[in-house]
Amino acid sequence: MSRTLYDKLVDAHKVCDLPDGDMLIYVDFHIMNEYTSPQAFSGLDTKQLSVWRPEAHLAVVDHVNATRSREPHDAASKLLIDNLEANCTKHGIAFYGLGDRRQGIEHVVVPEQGLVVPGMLIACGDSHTTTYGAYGALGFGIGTSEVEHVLATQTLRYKRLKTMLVEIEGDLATGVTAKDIIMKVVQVIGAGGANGYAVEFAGSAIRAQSMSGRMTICNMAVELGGRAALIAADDKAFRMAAGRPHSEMLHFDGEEWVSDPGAEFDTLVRIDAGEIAPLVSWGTSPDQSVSITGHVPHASSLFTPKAKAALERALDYMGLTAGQSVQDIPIDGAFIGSCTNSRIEDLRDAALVLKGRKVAKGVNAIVVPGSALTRLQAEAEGLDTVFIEAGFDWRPESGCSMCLAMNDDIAMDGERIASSTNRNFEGRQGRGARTHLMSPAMVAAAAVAGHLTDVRNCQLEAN
Ligand SMILES: CC(C)[C@H](C(=O)O)[C@@H](O)C(=O)O
Ligand code: SF4
Repeated sequence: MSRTLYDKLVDAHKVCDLPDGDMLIYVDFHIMNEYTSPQAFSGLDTKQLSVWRPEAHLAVVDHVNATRSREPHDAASKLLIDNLEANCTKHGIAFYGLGDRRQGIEHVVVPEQGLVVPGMLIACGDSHTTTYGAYGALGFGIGTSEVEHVLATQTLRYKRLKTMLVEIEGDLATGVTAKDIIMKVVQVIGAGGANGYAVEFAGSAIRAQSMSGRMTICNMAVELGGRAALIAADDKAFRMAAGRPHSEMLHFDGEEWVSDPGAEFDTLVRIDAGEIAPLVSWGTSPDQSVSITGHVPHASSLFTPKAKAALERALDYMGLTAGQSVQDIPIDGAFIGSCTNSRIEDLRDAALVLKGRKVAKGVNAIVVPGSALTRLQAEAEGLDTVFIEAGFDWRPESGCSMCLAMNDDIAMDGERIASSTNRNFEGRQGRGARTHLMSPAMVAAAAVAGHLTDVRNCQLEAN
């Protein structure tokens, strides 16, 4: 019988059915950060349990650490970091702490180290674990009690999801990136539109994407509400996984990690790649986005009172007026970073826009490479010089930084940030801070212009 890639991955990891209809699945690899793991380790201690397979876990410091310097900026973050290290030492788990060349944002570090390969099942106490779907691997976020369960048993209780196929056919227009693809999908399906689904992305526009672009797409697919995102594993995926420090994981390549021809999905969505423009979010939900040539919407364009009220609340929080041109929106800050867009390809894209240009007066621009190794690669290519000469703050350390207000990079009340991140909820980058999501090249263009702007104008000028 034809099976979807999702079903193949679930079947391959199923240990047994449970009496209540759920199943037990085997977790090939589990990642932890300093923020969502402490209670799990305390739970093990209380129950006097040990870690069943220490070599199948990795802990990375990324959420609370400062990126201006290696020193933790306050006692609370130092405690979380030190606790994680102590727990890992006690249980024999690999730990990439501050100052380690392998440290960085977990979802950048794992592919970089070859710890994800097609066919794997990876769990992590972080929702953006869907990133690994780019490799034809099943990655998903888990809660703290599940972290404890994986540590103790290497398994999880699991309920099979419904399947959704998102097909994106055709060629992307110049200046349109993977970030615009996924922002378009979120706009079309809606935040929460894929609740209860595993979403597979297919079509010529997806096949044409680099692995970095595919990771951006699968990373932000969680904003659809989907608990899994997948892309068929092709040569690009296997080549990307090979030749890295942990590529011995590649023994998972026995199966074709693709959906069989004729496999049936519960839902099908089709999007024409040619119709996607560079997008920016205007509101406080990732699906509240519009083409950079567009306007902030009017409540009259909506049908239900609930939707109208949500739009008005978002406009109020964002300090915007219905109908205004998005290119007229001035910014106070620009942030390039996060597990969505801080890989070397993202930095190269932004640097292309910034070369020979200067950040507008009054704009505080920051770039935080996704990992220490990404930073070293960027410095070897001279990208740091391009960013610094343009007026960006080039951070010497790596982490989540201004993606969320959990460390010392916090946007001020009312500050408006052009951001290469994935979430724009109220208060995400700081209390009262206003986030506009977009691609890294679009952030660079906005930093130079001092307002949201169409990156294609910069690209034309450069040619
Ligand atoms: C802190 C963590 C639990 C959270 C997540 O799960 O995604 C964070 O990484 C985020 O992006 O909001
Ligand atoms: S970079 Fe942002 S989205 Fe990614 S794990 Fe960190 S906080 Fe979450």
